[in-house]
Amino acid sequence: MNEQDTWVLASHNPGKIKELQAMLHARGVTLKGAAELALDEPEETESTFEGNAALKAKAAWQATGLTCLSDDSGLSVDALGGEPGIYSARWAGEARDFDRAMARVHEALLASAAADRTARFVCVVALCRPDGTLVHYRGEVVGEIVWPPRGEAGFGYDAIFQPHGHDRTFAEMSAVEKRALSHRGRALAALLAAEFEQ
Ligand SMILES: O=c1nc[nH]c2c1ncn2[C@H]1C[C@H](O)[C@@H](COP(=O)(O)OP(=O)(O)OP(=O)(O)O)O1
Ligand SMILES: [Mg+2]
Repeated sequence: MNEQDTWVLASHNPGKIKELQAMLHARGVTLKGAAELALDEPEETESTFEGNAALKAKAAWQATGLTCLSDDSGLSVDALGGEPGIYSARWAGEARDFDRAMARVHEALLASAAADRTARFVCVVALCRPDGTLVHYRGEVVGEIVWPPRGEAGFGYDAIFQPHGHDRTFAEMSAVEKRALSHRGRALAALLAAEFEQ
């Protein structure tokens, strides 16, 4: 990788784009977001993070023929049987209202009467190369759901997720701290280590 490298990031989520661009900047890779390239947002019809990550990277590759990175991620709560999981964005509705989505997680936990607050963030990044070959890597971080939400940083469900071994939520951490612990940081580190370091 060198400074000439530009990849398409097949995502319409500004929070992800910011985090992934920060992680790849040091490697000399510039990302162009899907909105910047006026790419459509494909329907996420698969039933796994891997399937949806592959679908998004392939769709962007079909439209551009360039190296395309995608990220499919979500919050999986043990006491909710893994929900919202691949439906994490959809729980926030068309308006992408994560205050509502976080309250929904809290209410579902109350309704379940479970004491267990264990949850994990999962991220699968997929990379589709100009020749159409595709690889994907997964990262996870385990923690617990807290209520009420705490912190203003980050995006999505960050304010109710506290990683194990820490006393602050992702939304109370700096971008650098979150990146060192997060599902996304881990998935991208795995991709870079396997594909670009010998
Ligand atoms: O670090 C995170 N901190 C908080 N919440 C997070 C995180 N990572 C994923 N999440 C939640 C919110 C997001 O909306 C959903 C992913 O859903 P997902 O379909 O992969 O992404 P998306 O629809 O927002 O954007 P796109 O598909 O265009 O990449 O999971
Ligand atoms: Mg999505």
